[in-house]
Amino acid sequence: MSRTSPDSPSRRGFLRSIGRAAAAGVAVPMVVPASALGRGGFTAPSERITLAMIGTGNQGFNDLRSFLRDDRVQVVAVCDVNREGPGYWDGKVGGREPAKRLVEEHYGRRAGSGSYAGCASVVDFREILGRDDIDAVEICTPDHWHAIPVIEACKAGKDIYCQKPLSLTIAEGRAMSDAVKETGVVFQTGSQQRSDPNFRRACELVRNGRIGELKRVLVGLPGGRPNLAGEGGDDKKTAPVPEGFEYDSWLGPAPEAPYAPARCHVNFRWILDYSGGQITDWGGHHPDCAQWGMGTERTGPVEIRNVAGTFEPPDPLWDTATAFSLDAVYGNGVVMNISNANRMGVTFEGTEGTVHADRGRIDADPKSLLDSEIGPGEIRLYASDDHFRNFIDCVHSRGPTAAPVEVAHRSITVCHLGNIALRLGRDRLRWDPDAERILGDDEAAAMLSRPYRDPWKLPVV
Ligand SMILES: NC(=O)C1=CN([C@@H]2O[C@H](COP(=O)(O)OP(=O)(O)OC[C@H]3O[C@@H](n4cnc5c(N)ncnc54)[C@H](OP(=O)(O)O)[C@@H]3O)[C@@H](O)[C@H]2O)C=CC1
Ligand SMILES: O=C1CO[C@H](CO)[C@@H](O)[C@@H]1O
Repeated sequence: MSRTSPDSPSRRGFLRSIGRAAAAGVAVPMVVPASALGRGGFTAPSERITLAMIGTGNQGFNDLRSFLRDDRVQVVAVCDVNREGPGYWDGKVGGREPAKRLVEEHYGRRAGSGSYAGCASVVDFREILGRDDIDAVEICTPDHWHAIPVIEACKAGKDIYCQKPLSLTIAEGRAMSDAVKETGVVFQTGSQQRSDPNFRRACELVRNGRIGELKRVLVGLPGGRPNLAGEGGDDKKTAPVPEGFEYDSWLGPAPEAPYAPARCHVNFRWILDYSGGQITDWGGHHPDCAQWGMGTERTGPVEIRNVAGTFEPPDPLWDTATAFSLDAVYGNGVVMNISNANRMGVTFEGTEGTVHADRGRIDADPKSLLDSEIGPGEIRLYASDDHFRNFIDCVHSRGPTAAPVEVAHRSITVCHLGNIALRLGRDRLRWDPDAERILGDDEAAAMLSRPYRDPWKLPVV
């Protein structure tokens, strides 16, 4: 096979054929030959993974910097419905033009010339997906804008890094997971705690019985609806749409609604039309790690019970729960309690001890548990110490990532169920994790999906 450029059908076809083979259950080599990818540890520009960022707001900028640090990646396009403006996390400027500048300045510095012009900037993500010279995309849009681009990206054969929480509804998550499986693309969820050694260590201790029999898992999330956007970001009055902002495209599949600053940018999290509040915003992190330690990553609870919470204070726009507690009960009797009143992070309680993990921290009782070594023949969990590099490693190897789509779907399902119960004022919901159906409650079952605003539809692979 000849050495190829990033848009070469042979190189892309080679990577994809491995993916399709893996999806079909065919054994594939985990190492891509140097002839397909480059040599000698240095990735020639023509052989880098070409990547586009869709959604260049708060996290889009953070993630863009992470990909720019990886010499195996070439960022070739950015996409956002806003040209440029403030209000992304404490007043920071975001949008596609500053993102394009960030990319071009980075490559200009690296080239030594100080200037570079090779990053496209577009409004419509479909333009990115239609480009045959793009290998991978990150989808870093608000939660109501994850499912459609992910499934379209699958159809276009792009490898995908999609931010957490995976979905806005359980039906979306199921469709996304099926689309990834069907097309064989590589998928990483932006649940970077899966690449945090503290969480991995805590989960390995639990999985290997170091705390005895696991009884209860306490998941602590933040409460409230803080203004994350900075000055003016909590302004809920209807206002003219800022120049350069394609507001109708921002709404996309969500219901028609008048523009107000507090609706968009990072504060979309506090509006149920676009997100699920703290429960889902953090649902892709701590409840996900709880399922990792519990070994229930590809299934789910059989019941949501003892649901309590409040949507106070009433607000004309921000309508997500501000305080909450719910028990997710699993078939083996283990209970996962998710509450803003719990200690932030994940606490596993067993018959012989507890283990707690949070960002940058692990703790245990007794403390001696922390010295326990995992021996040969014991359970070792997927080891990644860098979530972004892990994604690119897997784009090369076509192997599974640290945070696969099905696993993300299953953890956010617990949070979606909790939100459904809270919104309907139900004390309990019965759930069939195999059929993914709510049992005996038609009103709750109707909330497994939501209608889309015309002309948007959940794509079919
Ligand atoms: N893993 C982690 O630790 C974190 C993950 N996240 C996740 O990242 C995602 C984005 O959150 P965040 O960056 O905070 O939010 P932002 O609102 O700051 O960023 C989202 C960006 O997507 C843009 N956008 C909206 N619709 C489209 C579209 N159809 N096509 C292209 N761009 C679009 C927004 O436009 P506009 O400019 O109009 O707002 C905005 O610039 C969320 O799902 C969030 O949960 C966020 C923080 C941390
Ligand atoms: O990790 C995180 C930090 O806080 C953000 C705002 O609530 C979350 O969106 C994010 O997932």
